[in-house]
Amino acid sequence: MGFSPGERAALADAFTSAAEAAAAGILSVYGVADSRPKADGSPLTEADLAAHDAIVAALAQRCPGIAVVSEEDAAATAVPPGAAFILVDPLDGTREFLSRNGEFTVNIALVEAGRPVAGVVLAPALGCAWLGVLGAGARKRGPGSAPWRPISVRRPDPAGIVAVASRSHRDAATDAFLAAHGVAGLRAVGSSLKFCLVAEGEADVYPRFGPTMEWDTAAGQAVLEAAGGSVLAAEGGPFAYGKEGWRNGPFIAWGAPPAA
Ligand SMILES: Nc1ncnc2c1ncn2[C@@H]1O[C@H](COP(=O)(O)O)[C@@H](OP(=O)(O)O)[C@H]1O
Ligand SMILES: [Mg+2]
Repeated sequence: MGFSPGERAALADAFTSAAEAAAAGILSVYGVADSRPKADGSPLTEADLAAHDAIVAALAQRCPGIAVVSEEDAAATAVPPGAAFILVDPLDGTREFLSRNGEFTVNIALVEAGRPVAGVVLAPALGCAWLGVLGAGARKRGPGSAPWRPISVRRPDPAGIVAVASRSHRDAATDAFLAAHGVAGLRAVGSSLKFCLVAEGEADVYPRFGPTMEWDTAAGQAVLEAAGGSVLAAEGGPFAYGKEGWRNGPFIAWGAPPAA
């Protein structure tokens, strides 16, 4: 049995608090001049693990009894068959973190029956957060002190759609998709921020043919679908979660369908 809409919303609030705790630790390392990977105990690894620890501790307090699958310990976590679980990427956008362009995120999502139904994406360096609860809409906070406000996908401009794609992991299949869909503009962006840009109506589509893991996409998908968009497997059909090894196939994340 799934959670009620009210329970999902309460969990999303708990995810926001957990992500904020992680962000504080990440930013304390991000601000250090030599936060570059090193062979032994790199600051990046410390940021990842500190964020993971902060999230797991916060979730244990606020949402006990729900299995937590995090990038940092996915192999060690068992989810009871059919049970809802929480998917966590404590620091998505490793390369962007290293290059210090701000395009990295903390991601926490609730998965029920193979679908992300609530999620939070928080971008520590940008000072923004996005939250989505399926059936209850999506909202954004920030940058700075800008309060939570509703967001939704936009209708594409008939003159051509705007796409977002990975900054660090582009491939030929993505380029072929862009060429085939009359893309009028393309923005290269790191991490799950791409889902958020589509969700808030800054772009129309995010095609992804290269590899991702379930924790890279679950929270972004929850935000996007709560904002009126959809994520489909590239070959068609739903984009399912809880797969063996947590590895995703290719997908297309859409905003609103084009006007008929
Ligand atoms: N070869 C590969 N196998 C699995 N996942 C990959 C991958 N190359 C990139 N990714 C995933 O893509 C994410 C980055 O997305 P993007 O390219 O959109 O910024 C990475 O998240 P992390 O940065 O958390 O490792 C990583 O999980
Ligand atoms: Mg990731």
